[in-house]
Amino acid sequence: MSDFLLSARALARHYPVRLPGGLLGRPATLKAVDGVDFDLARGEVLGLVGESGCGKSTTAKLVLGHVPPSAGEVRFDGAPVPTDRRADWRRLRRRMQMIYQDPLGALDRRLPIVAQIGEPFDIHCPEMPRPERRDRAAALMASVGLRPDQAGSYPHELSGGQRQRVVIARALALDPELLVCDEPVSALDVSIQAQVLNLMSDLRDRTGFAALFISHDLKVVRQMADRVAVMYLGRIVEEGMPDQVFHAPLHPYTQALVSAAPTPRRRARDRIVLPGDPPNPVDVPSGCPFHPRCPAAVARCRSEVPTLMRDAGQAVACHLAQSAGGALSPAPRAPRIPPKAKVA
Ligand SMILES: Nc1ncnc2c1ncn2[C@@H]1O[C@H](COP(=O)(O)OP(=O)(O)OP(=O)(O)O)[C@@H](O)[C@H]1O
Repeated sequence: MSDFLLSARALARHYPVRLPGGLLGRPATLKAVDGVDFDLARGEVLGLVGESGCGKSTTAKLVLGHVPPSAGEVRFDGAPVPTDRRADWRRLRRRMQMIYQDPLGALDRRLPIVAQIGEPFDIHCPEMPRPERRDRAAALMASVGLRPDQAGSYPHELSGGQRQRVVIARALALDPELLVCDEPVSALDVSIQAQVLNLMSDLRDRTGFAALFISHDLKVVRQMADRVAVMYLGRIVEEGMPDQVFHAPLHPYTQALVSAAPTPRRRARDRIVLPGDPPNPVDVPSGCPFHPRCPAAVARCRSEVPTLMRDAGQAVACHLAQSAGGALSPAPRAPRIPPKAKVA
């Protein structure tokens, strides 16, 4: 058994694109993910935050083997994640499941929900007797708070929150060790978001799954994550416990991100407005990718790429934070964190 359930090392995904210019366009490379390292312990939830286009969903696809890396690798329980649909990929599918933002898109409109919740048993456990599959699907429905009389309902007959409960029940059918959740509540009303997040916390306490939890909403990540990684232009620029990252961010980008998230104590005039254009993954700046927008950049930031360095569990990729922190050391490994206590 490997130390970590999931590890990414120097993970990159580049796409060839064509920019306007010439008859067929000018060839260029879009660096969606560009050298990501992280580890996820069993039962741990790692929150991945960052603004739109920073590479969160591409990281999720790489973790699941939906797209092959351009460089680096993802390991699940010590073995590389296969990217072709061989038998070992199928075995892995039982152990890692995905929850997407759009439950309607993830469900089959023509099938009653109980059949969709029981589908993983049909695919992966064909030897299981039919009555047992039915009973297990009914138990899963109950575990996510769906009523027995809703078993025959079709996705369009349910609310958004109920549909996401169906998706969660189906994802948990085979008792996966890892859930990859890409904006799982961002399509829901705020009041329903809280219910679904509480449900996910309860289920996690009961079943002990680990999760890569992606959201642009810091509040949501704060509720779910044991550890938080902040992405900017395809890289992780800061990582630490939620209290560290949200209350004492070290990276100037995290400081701006946190300042923009409303809280009762944070005033609008405390918001840090970043100068410059939003980042472009086709044209990644030299040195620190954040330097053109960084209010504190110095000459070194323009020429030297900062590596992620760690101090007391908090890691940061910033020359300025590192020289101020002094004791920071290279950060190849994440700390082991016991599963989070139940959310009230
Ligand atoms: N198949 C693809 N071909 C070309 N570019 C792609 C492809 N998939 C993603 N990208 C680009 O890669 C970058 C990262 O995209 P990604 O979807 O990972 O970002 P994200 O952080 O999840 O954003 P959002 O929060 O808006 O979903 C974006 O600039 C996107 O346009």
